Amino acid sequence: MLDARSGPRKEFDRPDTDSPDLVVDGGRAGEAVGAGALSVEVPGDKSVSHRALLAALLPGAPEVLTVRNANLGGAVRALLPAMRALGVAVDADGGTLTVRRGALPVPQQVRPHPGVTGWPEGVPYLETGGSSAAARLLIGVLAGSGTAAVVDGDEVLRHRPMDWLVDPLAELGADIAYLGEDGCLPVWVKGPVFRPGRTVELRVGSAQARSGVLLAVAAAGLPATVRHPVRSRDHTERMLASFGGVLDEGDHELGWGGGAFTVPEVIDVPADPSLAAYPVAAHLLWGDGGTLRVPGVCLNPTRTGFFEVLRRAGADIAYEYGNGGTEGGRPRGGEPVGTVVVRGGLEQAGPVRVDEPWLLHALIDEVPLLAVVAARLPGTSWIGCAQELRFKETDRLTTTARMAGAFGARVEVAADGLTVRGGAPLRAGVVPGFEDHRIAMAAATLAGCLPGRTTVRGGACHRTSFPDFADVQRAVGARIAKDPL
Ligand SMILES: O=C(O)C1=C[C@@H](OP(=O)(O)O)[C@@H](O)[C@H](O)C1
Ligand SMILES: C=C(OP(=O)(O)O)C(=O)O
Repeated sequence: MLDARSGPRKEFDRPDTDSPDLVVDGGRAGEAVGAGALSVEVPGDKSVSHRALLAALLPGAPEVLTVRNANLGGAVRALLPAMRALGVAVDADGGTLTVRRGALPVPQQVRPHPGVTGWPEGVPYLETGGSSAAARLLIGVLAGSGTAAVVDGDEVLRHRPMDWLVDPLAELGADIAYLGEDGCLPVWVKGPVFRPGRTVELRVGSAQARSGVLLAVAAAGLPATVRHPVRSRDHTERMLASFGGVLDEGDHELGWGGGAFTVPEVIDVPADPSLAAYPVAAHLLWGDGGTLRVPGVCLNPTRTGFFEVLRRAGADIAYEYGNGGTEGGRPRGGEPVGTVVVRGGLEQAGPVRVDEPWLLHALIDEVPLLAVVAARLPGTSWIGCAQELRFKETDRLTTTARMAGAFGARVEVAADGLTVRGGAPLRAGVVPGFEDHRIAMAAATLAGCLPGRTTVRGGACHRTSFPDFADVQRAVGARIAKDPL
C-alpha cells in the first residue's frame, strides 16, 4: 500500500531535550483509591478543531465563525499563524476561538531550508509547525479555493509524506510544486483543482489525505469520486454533511456532487476520545475499582477503537448517550457525543488484538498507549495493520517499542505492527519520550501503576495535543511530581 517514495523514513530519532521532563511517582493518590465514582473532562478533539477552523476558509463561511471547546494544544495552535497570514484573524478566549475573515494578513517568517534557494515572491508563506493535519488539510483547502501559497512545516514535518495528498490533487488538475525534496514540504500550491467527474484513488488510509482531497473538491464545487482503502476517521465527511453538503458513500468510495453548502456561525467541538484514553487507561491499570466517567466525548465509531479493543479483551467500558447522541441537545460538529464509563480494572482482561485496518485507524493515535496497556495483560497481544504509524512525528512502531522496552516490556516490531508479550516484570526508571506527545503520555500513564519514580524525557511535549494532561491525570489519582508547564 505504501510505495517507495513514501518508503521507510531515514530517521525516527529526535532530540529528547527540546521539552522539559515529566516526573511521575507510581501509585494512585490516596483520595482517588476506591473513590467510587470519579468524573474528569478532557479537551476538545484535535481533528474536529482543525477542520472547524479551516471551515472559515471555505466558500459559504460566515464573516465571523466561533469554534467552541476547541483543542488549544500545540498542533491546533500551529494552524493559527498560517490563517493569520491569509488575512484571517483568530482570537482565543478559553476554549473558544473567534475567527474573522477580511483582516490584514500577518506574514509568517520563512523557515530556511537547505534545498530551497529562491522562495516564490508575492505568495503567502504558511508554516504549520509540526502538525501534519494542519498542513495537509490546509493544502486541500488552498487547492480547492484557488489560493496560491507556500505551505511548509518544521524540520520533522518536512520529512512526512505529502504526496499521499498532492498526487490525487494533481490528478484533479491542481498545480502543486515541491520546492525542496520530492514528496515533502515545502510545497507551492499554484493552481486549483478543476477537472470535473474524475475518480481519484488514495493509496493510504490516512484520513488527512482523504480529507485534503474532500476539502479541495468541496471548496472548488467540483464533482469528484474519491476511492479509499480504509474508512478511517470521517470528521470531514460529517462536517460537510452537517453544512448541507451532499456526499454519496459507496464501498470504499465517496462521491462529491459539487453542490453548495453553508458553514454555520458556531461549531461546537466534542471532547477528544484519543485524550480520554489516558485517564481511562490509568484507571484500568490501577484496578482500584470504582467507576470513572468522561463526559462529552466524541463517540464516532471511526475514533473509538481503543475502547472497543479493550472491551473485546474483557474491560468493562460502556457509553451513555443523552439526547440521541448529542448530550445537551446540540450536535457537536456533526459528531455523536456521549459519556465513557469505565468500571473496575483489567483483572478479567486477556490480550488485545487489532488485525483489521478500520480498527487500527480507529485507534491510530492510541497505539503507544494500547501497547503499554497490553504489556500489563496476560498472553501475547498483536497490534497490526499499522504500517502508516511509521510516518507519524516519529516512526511510532519503533519509538513505542523502545519506550515500552525501557520499562522492561517485551515488544517486538514487525513491518506492519507490534507484538507485545505480556507478563514481563516492569520497572520505573528513566524512559525516552522522543519529543512525541503520544509516546510521552503513554509512558507517563504506565509509570503511574509501577512502584517508584519514572522520568519521561522531554515528557512536557504532551502540550502538543493535551496541555492539561498532568491535571487530568492527577484528577484520577496520578502522582505527577513535576510537570514544568
Ligand atoms: O485527520 C486527522 O485530523 C488526523 C488523522 C490521523 O492521521 P492520518 O490521517 O495521517 O492517519 C491522526 O493520526 C492525526 O492525529 C489526526
Ligand atoms: C499523528 C498525530 O498528528 P499529526 O499527524 O497531525 O501530526 C497525533 O496527534 O498523534
